Amino acid sequence: MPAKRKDTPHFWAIIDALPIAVLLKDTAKPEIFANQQALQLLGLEPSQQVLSLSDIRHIELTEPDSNEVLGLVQNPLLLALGGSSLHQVVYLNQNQFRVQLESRLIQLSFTLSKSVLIVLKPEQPHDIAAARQSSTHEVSELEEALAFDKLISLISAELINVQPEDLDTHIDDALTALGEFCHADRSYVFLFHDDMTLMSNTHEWVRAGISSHKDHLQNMPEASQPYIWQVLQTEHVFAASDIEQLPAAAALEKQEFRKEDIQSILCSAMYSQGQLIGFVGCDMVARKRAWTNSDIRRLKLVGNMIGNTIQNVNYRLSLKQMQQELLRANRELQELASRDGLTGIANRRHFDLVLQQELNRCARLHLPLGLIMVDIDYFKSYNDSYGHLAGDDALKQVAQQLLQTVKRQGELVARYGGEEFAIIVPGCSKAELCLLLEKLRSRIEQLAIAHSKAPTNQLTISLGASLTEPDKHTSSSELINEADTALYRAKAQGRNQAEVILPAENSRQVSAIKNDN
Ligand SMILES: Nc1nc2c(ncn2[C@@H]2O[C@H](COP(=O)(O)OP(=O)(O)OP(=O)(O)O)[C@@H](O)[C@H]2O)c(=O)[nH]1
Repeated sequence: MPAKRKDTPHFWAIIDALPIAVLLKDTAKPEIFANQQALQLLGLEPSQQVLSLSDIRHIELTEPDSNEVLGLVQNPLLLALGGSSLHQVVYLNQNQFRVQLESRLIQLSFTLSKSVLIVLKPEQPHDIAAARQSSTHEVSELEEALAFDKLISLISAELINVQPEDLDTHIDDALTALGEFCHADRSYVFLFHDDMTLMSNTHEWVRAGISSHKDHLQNMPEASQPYIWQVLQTEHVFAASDIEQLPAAAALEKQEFRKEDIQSILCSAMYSQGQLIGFVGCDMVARKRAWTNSDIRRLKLVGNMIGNTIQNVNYRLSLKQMQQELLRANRELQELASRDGLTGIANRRHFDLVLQQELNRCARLHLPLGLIMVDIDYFKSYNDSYGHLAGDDALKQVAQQLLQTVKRQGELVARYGGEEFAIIVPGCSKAELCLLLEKLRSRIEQLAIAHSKAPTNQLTISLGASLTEPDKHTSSSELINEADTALYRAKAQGRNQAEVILPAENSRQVSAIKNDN
């Protein structure tokens, strides 16, 4: 049930059940309510009772005689939704129904706002001629101005939340409305480039049979049209009812206008955040035209609307860009905060987080969890013999070897502190853990980093591991303590070897993996 129907359910139920097709729009709200008859007539789903303007725009309507599809400007549904009084016969394309449209503004006694009610009447063929006659009556200038304003307000209502990808379509719609209502031959938008030295014709509407020059009007330097550029900046509107009457200073413009067969031209500056960003304009090609105040008013209206929309879209784009930059900076910061500065592998902070996560996960899934503590042997004397920088380099090499050996998903190698590393090995069996320990030990041995003060004459590591089947009571410090105890034993038993504490029926079983050398 659409939210707005909750306020006055009886009213909506009555409208819904009416035997005539009704579209109802609260002038203050964007949604349009369609009753069941209207949905059926428009070929829409019975459940789609709340329509948007876009839904309406996509309904194809044709002229009864010419069978021409009605464009945006002549679309009687849109005009009626804008509040224009209409009595018009059109065809609905999907089933060739003849539909008569009527709209009127009604004041509902139990709602706060004005609403537009549109009645759609399927027509009998013999009624069409009479209905058409009434619809072709000359529309007075006032009515036309009203219809234009309503159409523009409908378009601008859609523009408020326009997405960047829909901007071009909406500007094209506005130019179509402008061109048709001003009876112009062309309507267009020019935008200045960021540095204000060039301008380009970005959007254009041309009447059928009139030539387009958009492709040639790209990247035009200020010097090629200096007069119009200056007039727009100082007076905001450039109006020439006869281009031949333009002053000598407009010689370059006249040359360009003749090339495009322009007889009369009207342009209005567009602003975004108070900055001139371009202009919107109309050309007369077929005949000269004395521009009226209402032409200028319409042009300014469309120019303001497009300028505001471009501003909105630019705000949105820069907001999106800023959000993306913030997210990236955040990710980089997070990444930095979880890395060890010297070795580039995970740091203690990240290790603590991951160990707790893995502990919880393994307890939940009843998986074993292995934890290995690694300590470089005789590292103090290595530093003393070879210097602190060589010590740093050895630490980096060891870290890289550990990282390359421990590669399974979910496993983590971290620098625990000083010359000590910690490795989390979730879901591994006792045999797998023992194999990994030996692999790690031998990899460091194979690095063959000379260490004259060590009994083996090279840099080695000792490893202590714990293997647990954690439950929700197991703590990370328990695991670390067990692995540390195992490491202490490996050191005590001669170094360059590994020791594991395994789970065994309520007690711990100790197993040593000795270096055979
Ligand atoms: N170069 C360098 N040395 C470090 C770093 N962090 C810790 N160390 C050194 O690592 C050494 C660790 O020495 P000890 O804890 O005495 O252990 P050990 O000499 O390796 O002896 P065992 O562990 O018993 O084999 C100390 O000399 C620390 O200064 C580091 O970032 N860079």
